[in-house]
Amino acid sequence: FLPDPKSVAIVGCPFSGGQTKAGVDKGPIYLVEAGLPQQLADLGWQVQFDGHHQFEEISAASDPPIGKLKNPRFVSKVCQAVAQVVGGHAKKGQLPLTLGGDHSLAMGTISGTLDTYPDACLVWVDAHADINTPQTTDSGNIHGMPVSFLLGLDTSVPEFAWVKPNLKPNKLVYIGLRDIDAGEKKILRENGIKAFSMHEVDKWGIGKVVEMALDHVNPKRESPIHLSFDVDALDPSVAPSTGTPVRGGLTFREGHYICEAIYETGCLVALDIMEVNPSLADAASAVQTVAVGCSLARSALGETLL
Ligand SMILES: N[C@@H](CSCCS(N)(=O)=O)C(=O)O
Ligand SMILES: [Mn+2]
Ligand SMILES: [Mn+2]
Ligand SMILES: [Mn+2]
Repeated sequence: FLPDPKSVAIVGCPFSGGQTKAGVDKGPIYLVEAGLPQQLADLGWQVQFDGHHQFEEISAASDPPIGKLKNPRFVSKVCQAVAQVVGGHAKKGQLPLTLGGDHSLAMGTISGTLDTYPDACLVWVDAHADINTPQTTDSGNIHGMPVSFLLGLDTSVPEFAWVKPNLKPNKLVYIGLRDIDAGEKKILRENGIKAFSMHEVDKWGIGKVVEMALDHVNPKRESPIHLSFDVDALDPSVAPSTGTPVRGGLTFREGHYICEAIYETGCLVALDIMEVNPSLADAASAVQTVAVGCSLARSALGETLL
């Protein structure tokens, strides 16, 4: 799907409004500082990085909660801007690599991808389903909700009316789930959404899980793939510096295998590396988590072990 020479546009999104822990907005800055642009150039990609996006703040005073939703206007505005940026790069035949920032940004990135590639499928790698609606959420943190908006499950909040319900349940598949709210489990069942939890990873092994996941959403490997990778899908021993760590996650290799296997399909058109929060742990843990984020991106963009 991507014309030669392969070109990647790094979309740095220092944004934390989808959740309440400070520091995740520093994720993109640390990932770029760790040398990711040059690492991708060394893989043979043309790399465009025009600096991190400066999102104009909407003050808390002018962005009171809507129901339980926190920072709704700020999140909506930022995601709308991200959709335009990601869609713009995709339309130019570039691969948008969005660096978060919290996972609410995926409302923007995937909107941008689906605008450009209506037939795209979505591989969501995460400990969480991020599919709460304004009615089912407990936390009100919108980073736990992007998928519900992309599916159009709830249209009650006018601020998010811009999100077109272009994601179809049969084009979405999860890998790595292990911390799903009751309301989300009901939504997954009712919508027949395919999910490979850590139970399936243990049962089948990551190779078979990725094959089954792609067979479900992309059986002939003919659809473009958007990979949205939340680093908390990895075990906290591998990626400790993230906002919602959950025990029993993917190993370093399982996470990288997913990226390598998706690159091998030749279908990848967009990638998100989300929820790196360098401020949450000690310096060594932050460095480790940032390095894993860079490494995952390299694997998804063609780095191989041999
Ligand atoms: N399900 C919980 C946690 S959601 C965690 C969001 S993320 N993007 O996976 O870190 C909620 O809705 O707040
Ligand atoms: Mn997530
Ligand atoms: Mn998560
Ligand atoms: Mn998280």
